[in-house]
Amino acid sequence: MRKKIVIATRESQLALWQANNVKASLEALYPEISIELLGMTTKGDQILDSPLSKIGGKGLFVKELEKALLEGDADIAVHSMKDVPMEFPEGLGLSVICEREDPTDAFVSNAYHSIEELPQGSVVGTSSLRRSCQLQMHRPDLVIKNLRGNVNTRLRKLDDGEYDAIILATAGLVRLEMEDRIKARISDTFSLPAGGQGAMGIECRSNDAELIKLLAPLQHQETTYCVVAERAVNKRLNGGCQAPIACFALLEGDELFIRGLVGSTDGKRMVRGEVRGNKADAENLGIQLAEQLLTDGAQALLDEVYQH
Ligand SMILES: NCc1[nH]cc(CCC(=O)O)c1CC(=O)O
Repeated sequence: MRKKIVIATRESQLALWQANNVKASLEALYPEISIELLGMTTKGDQILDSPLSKIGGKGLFVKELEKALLEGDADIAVHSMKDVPMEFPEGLGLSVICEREDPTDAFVSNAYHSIEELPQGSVVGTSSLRRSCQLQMHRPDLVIKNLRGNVNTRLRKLDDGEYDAIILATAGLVRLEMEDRIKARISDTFSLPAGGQGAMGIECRSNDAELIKLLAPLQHQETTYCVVAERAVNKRLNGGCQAPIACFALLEGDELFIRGLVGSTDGKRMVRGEVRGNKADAENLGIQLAEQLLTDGAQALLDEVYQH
């Protein structure tokens, strides 16, 4: 029987919250096992002056953590599912997906209560192509300004007056007990979330059967159906951070309802789609939605993005 589980984690406040959340769950389940954190810095944490879409390369926030797993310095890595690439390195895999927090995007501002209230030409901070595309589709007058850094850095930049408002994931603010900064949770019909947003996942070595068994109780089945479908959409679209892509699944009884969109970076064009089907077909439904989007014009939009 193992005595210790080491969790590799980034050192942002949100990553530490998530790692500590998993640590607490494991400690409650297995009081005889000692759970330790191994903090590390990733490329995504270091390069803060350019938007993720320009840095390129998938898995900016996870590669260093995966190295620690492969070299045996750590046993598990806790990730925001939104940041986890579709493919895992040989020998590693996702063992569980945990219960999802509110998946919406949050409107954060010191002066305004909603996007609708923003005066013409207001400056909104986000580096997410998905968020800016949908924002500009509804409000072409808004000026989008890049905003990177961890949650606290982003909030400080807002408070410093660089932006009239910023958009962040609701989940991050809720987890860090900064819900009071949220002026409005943006409806999914206005801003469709990113695949995996609000859900945490745990990665470990695929051959560590004992550990995989220990982690199983942390799995949240409803969230897993949804996130599996969303990841299938992303995988089939083969989109990295360079294209505005959103997809979001809801479980209604046994029926999975998945919506997706691919846009142009300026928000002037957008292809939307949705599919419904049995949750047991989650992955296939995701693929089906992606293919529908591609046929309806997403392929052309993605080709444009990746030519530049
Ligand atoms: N891209 C960074 C990132 N990855 C996960 C979250 C938020 C928490 C989550 O979605 O689980 C964030 C910050 C944000 O989008 O505001």
